[in-house]
Amino acid sequence: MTTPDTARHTPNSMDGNPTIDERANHCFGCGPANPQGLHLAFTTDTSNPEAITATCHFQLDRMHEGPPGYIHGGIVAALLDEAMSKLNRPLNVLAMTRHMEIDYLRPVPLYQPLVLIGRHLNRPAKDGTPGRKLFHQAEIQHPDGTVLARSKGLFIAIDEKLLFAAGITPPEA
Ligand SMILES: CCCCCCCCCCCCCC(=O)SCCNC(=O)CCNC(=O)[C@H](O)C(C)(C)COP(=O)(O)OP(=O)(O)OC[C@H]1O[C@@H](n2cnc3c(N)ncnc32)[C@H](O)[C@@H]1OP(=O)(O)O
Repeated sequence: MTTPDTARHTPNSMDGNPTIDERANHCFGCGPANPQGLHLAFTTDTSNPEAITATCHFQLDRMHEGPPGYIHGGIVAALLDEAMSKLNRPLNVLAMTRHMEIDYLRPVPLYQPLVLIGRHLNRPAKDGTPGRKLFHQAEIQHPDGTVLARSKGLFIAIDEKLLFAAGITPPEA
């Protein structure tokens, strides 16, 4: 006999009604409380609402090695996904990655300061209101500006009902 898996997949310490920010504390990409995480810290620039950006300066070591001396391709994807996802909050939306594509243009080196930049592209309106699809892009750059990897992503705004079903309290507006 099989039993449905109805667990919330969260540790007991998250019992209660954690906000999305409390949950995000353990995010592999940016959560300060995740000892194995990447601890990425972004600065967002919203001065041009049509072209919001999120920028992070980072450097990784052998923990994240793929090809000798270079960052693992899955970690490159995680970096790009994280940079794109950081554009959602400044746009006042909680959203999840639905689709992303990556160009691995050059191997991405370990032990070197690199730049990760996410850029909001557009959010097509539906029936005169902002739609639930958000299109972003991201790049990993060498400090001299050479683009090492590039992504495009589709994010879908999450309905608050889904958040409540997952036991998450949305942030205050
Ligand atoms: C519940 C959990 C709560 C978590 C809170 C999150 C907070 C933030 C956390 C931070 C996270 C950081 C980031 C992370 O790492 S998030 C982690 C990785 N992502 C996920 O785990 C998401 C898993 N996916 C889902 O849960 C669902 O698919 C969601 C909820 C996203 C949408 O499911 P839903 O059933 O609602 O929609 P849909 O799947 O029918 O598709 C939606 C639309 O997209 C169109 N489409 C599809 N492909 C393409 C394409 N290639 N080009 C153009 N369009 C494309 C498609 O035709 C459709 O359009 P339309 O027919 O409606 O017009």
